[in-house]
Amino acid sequence: MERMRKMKTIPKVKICGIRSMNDIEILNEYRPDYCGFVFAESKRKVGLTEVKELIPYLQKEILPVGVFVDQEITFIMKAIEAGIKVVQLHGDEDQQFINELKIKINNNQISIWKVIRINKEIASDREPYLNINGLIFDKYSAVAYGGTGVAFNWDILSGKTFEAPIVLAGGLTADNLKDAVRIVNPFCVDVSSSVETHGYKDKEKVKVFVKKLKSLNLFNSQ
Ligand SMILES: O=C(O)c1ccccc1NCC(=O)[C@H](O)[C@H](O)COP(=O)(O)O
Repeated sequence: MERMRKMKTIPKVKICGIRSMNDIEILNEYRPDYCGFVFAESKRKVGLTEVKELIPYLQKEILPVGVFVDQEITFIMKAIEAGIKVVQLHGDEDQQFINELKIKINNNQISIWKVIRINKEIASDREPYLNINGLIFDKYSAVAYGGTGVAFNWDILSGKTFEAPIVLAGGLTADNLKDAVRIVNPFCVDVSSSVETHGYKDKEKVKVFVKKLKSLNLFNSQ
């Protein structure tokens, strides 16, 4: 039983900040598990019309994730109509908002992921979220809600369990991936900045990141 608890598996992977047909082609070739569309204010922001056009070209095994920051439920519902399967709440949405969203969605095929943005530590008095399917840990920044390319101290998550599977985000790279996975043991890793060149997704970097993840040997310290 003790051994089972310590067993680590290769996490799923989400590539975030997809905005063009070229990006979709890269993902279709290297097959991450999730494709992130940022609907929030960002240099990577996309609109409903673009996403509606892009999703039909995405391989069916790659699930479209919508990234929202404190946006209206009516807008999120339109994104779901456009094909979004995972709602990633990356702002200051509270439990009441999550509950209302869950009722409105009324579909267990649609997942809800909620972010916790880490400044230094996790608040010791935090209330666990209800009605979520994933808990994203990302680095806090005073200037942006996400996609900063900066990592936090993963040790604060080491050995901890939470109310939902962990999605690890923030400054992940092909080089630090193995350490991150060994320490946090997440259900999914989420990357954006390190697989870009000059602000656009880079085919070679996506390839290296996904291949590195899929070939991780978590029982070997090398
Ligand atoms: O990516 C953005 O531009 C963004 C903007 C506003 C809110 C959230 C955003 N991204 C959320 C993500 O899921 C990113 O993949 C995550 O923050 C990791 O990004 P990075 O540190 O650049 O790998």
